[in-house]
Amino acid sequence: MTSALLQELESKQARECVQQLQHALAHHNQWLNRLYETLICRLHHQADDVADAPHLLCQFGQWYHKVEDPVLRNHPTFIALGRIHQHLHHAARSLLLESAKNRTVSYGLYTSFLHELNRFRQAIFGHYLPLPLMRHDHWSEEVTSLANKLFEYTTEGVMISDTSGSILNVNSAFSHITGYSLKEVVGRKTNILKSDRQNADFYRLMWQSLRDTGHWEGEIWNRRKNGEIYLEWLSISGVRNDDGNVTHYVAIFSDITTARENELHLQHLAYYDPLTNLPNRMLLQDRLNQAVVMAERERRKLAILFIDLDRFGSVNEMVGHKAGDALLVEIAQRLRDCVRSSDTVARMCGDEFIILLPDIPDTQAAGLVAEKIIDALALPYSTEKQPYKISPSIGIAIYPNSASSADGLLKTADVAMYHAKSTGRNTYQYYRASVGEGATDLFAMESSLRAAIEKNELEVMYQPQISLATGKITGTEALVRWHHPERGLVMPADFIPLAEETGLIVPLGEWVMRRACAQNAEWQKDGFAPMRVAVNLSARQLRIRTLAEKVAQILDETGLDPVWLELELTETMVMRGTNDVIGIMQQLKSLGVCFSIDDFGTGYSSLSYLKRFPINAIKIDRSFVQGVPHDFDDATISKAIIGLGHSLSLKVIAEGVENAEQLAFLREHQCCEAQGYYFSRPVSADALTALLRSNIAMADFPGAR
Ligand SMILES: Nc1nc2c(ncn2[C@@H]2O[C@H](COP(=O)(O)O[C@H]3[C@@H](O)[C@H](n4cnc5c(=O)[nH]c(N)nc54)O[C@@H]3COP(=O)(O)O)[C@@H](O)[C@H]2O)c(=O)[nH]1
Repeated sequence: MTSALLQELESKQARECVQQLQHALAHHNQWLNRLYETLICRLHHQADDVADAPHLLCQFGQWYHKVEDPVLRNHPTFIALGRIHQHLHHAARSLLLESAKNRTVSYGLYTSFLHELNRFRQAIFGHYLPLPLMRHDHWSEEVTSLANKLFEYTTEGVMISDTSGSILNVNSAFSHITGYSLKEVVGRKTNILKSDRQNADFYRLMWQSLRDTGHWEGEIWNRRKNGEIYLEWLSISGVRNDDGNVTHYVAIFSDITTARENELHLQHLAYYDPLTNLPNRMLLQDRLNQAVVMAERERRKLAILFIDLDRFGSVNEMVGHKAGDALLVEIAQRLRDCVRSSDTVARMCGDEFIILLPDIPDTQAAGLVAEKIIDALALPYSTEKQPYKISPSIGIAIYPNSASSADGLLKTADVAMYHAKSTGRNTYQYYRASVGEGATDLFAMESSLRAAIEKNELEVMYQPQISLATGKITGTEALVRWHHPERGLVMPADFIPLAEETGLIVPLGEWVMRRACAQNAEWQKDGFAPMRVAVNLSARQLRIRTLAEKVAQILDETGLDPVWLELELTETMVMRGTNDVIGIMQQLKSLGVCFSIDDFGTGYSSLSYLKRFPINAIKIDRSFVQGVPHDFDDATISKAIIGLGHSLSLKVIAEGVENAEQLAFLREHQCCEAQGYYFSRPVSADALTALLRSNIAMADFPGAR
């Protein structure tokens, strides 16, 4: 797919996203309004009097906490309401505390409570007039009744005790939180709520603060009547008499257990990968920073192992994402098992993991861990229904040899990992300065491959396939080449694996198919006898659900009849085919295109799949053809493949035919078609046109003379 098309698609998706979001927000605005109206109806009758404030607060609090929808909870109006409610709540709390302490409330505290109450009413009812301040000579009495109501209606537990610690009074929120009724606690000591979570020092400091300042505030773990431990935010204030002596203590508390659990959960999410439960990038960064400081201080070595699973994308697509996730969880556990508990195994993203060994005796120790990992990951997996191999490419960076900072270590380990990939995967590499150059090369290669289609640097070559019965060209295989501006001609073996790894194979494969179909249609238009063009399909392409649609589109655009397109798959791709893959192959088959199996005999041979799948040709692998007629095994295998093809009514094509002896053997054993340097190397479209025009026959091919 061209990048312009990609951009257009992306911006279309972005536009659709925005529209969906707008729709969702409009929907939520309506919902918020409805919710809000319900609240107003409920609160209406208790909003015209200061004395109703405790009810108002209580009702609003209940409504507010019941709303669960995350979009709504994050709505600015909703958040603003919560904030205003919080202000009023604080003002009410101060009023309650003051009244409990002094049996009266200062006029200033009362006015600030009224101010918050009016702000709150304004926010909810909008048009309401503020409640007027009571006259100075009346407010004291009113406020006492208000404080009493607050005591009863507040959602915070209130407990009043004397100086000996005997409980005198509690409110209903106290009973709700602790499970004890008023009757059950009056006369009993406050330590009825005590848990064993705090030590003696904690209580000593609490009492010291109460004696010195008359106040203590903080978190404390207490115990409910049913024995359950809970966390509360507690404020205790001493109540003094006219002589300044403390006569009572007022404790106001709220249960913050759930809030703390949520906080811890959020913290966990911020620092741990939810799938594998391994530390994530953020926590690793933090631990790595600390480890570097320690290593520097104590003059010791540390190692970073950058692990990337080889071709995990393909495995994931093969087994499906659910099984892929289960596999990652198993891999994470194996990585953990390979190291000590003082080491950190982190998941960076997808199939990338990092191991931090904060203290290693020598550089080799990191290599030993890498070897252990390679062995551990190679063992069979419990999720494994079909055979697949998990292997890692591991890059190792050592402090202080490779880099002296956390960032530097991560970068150099990454570079070494790329080096491990480029040296064949399933291996590890230490970072060396020279490694950097090789990996940079790979990065450069990837970005120039991305641009290669756009820049018209790719070319499709065609290798003829010859009927051994007629000696004429009956088909051709499309093989891509890359004319790199600096490197010259790059062969597929040097860039197809990279394209597979990066996913570039998808647009690249489509491009090849479009060119090959267009060229084949052109040959037919020019009057040449119709022939098939075989296009190699990568494993990744075969897992794209819309592949059949794409192929149909290409055939439609190029005007090629589907019967003249052959898709070449490898044996392994078909053998590992999931139900999805079978479905995709059936869809392609129903379009009228045909399949051939490349490298037949080299994979996980199982004859049943030849019957299960819509296949009409098998290709004898070059490695067998090379040995015939002299190598007994190769000859036996080649004959067996030809025989199998005949008995299953499949066409057999021999690939890699390089000499007359091989050809004679294949003809003798009735192989249908052949392809190889003996006839022609892959050639340009123009060169193949010339061969077709000459109506070349077997004996006339240059190699045959
Ligand atoms: N997914 C895609 N894969 C592709 C595409 N184009 C190529 N490929 C894959 O790369 C493999 C190597 O291709 P190439 O270097 O072009 O090699 C082909 C022939 O040149 C070579 N061949 C043919 N005859 C002979 C011979 O007589 N001797 C000899 N030593 N080599 C010979 O074989 C390759 C064709 O093999 P096959 O595909 O197995 O029929 C190639 O195998 C593809 O997998 C692409 O567009 N997409």
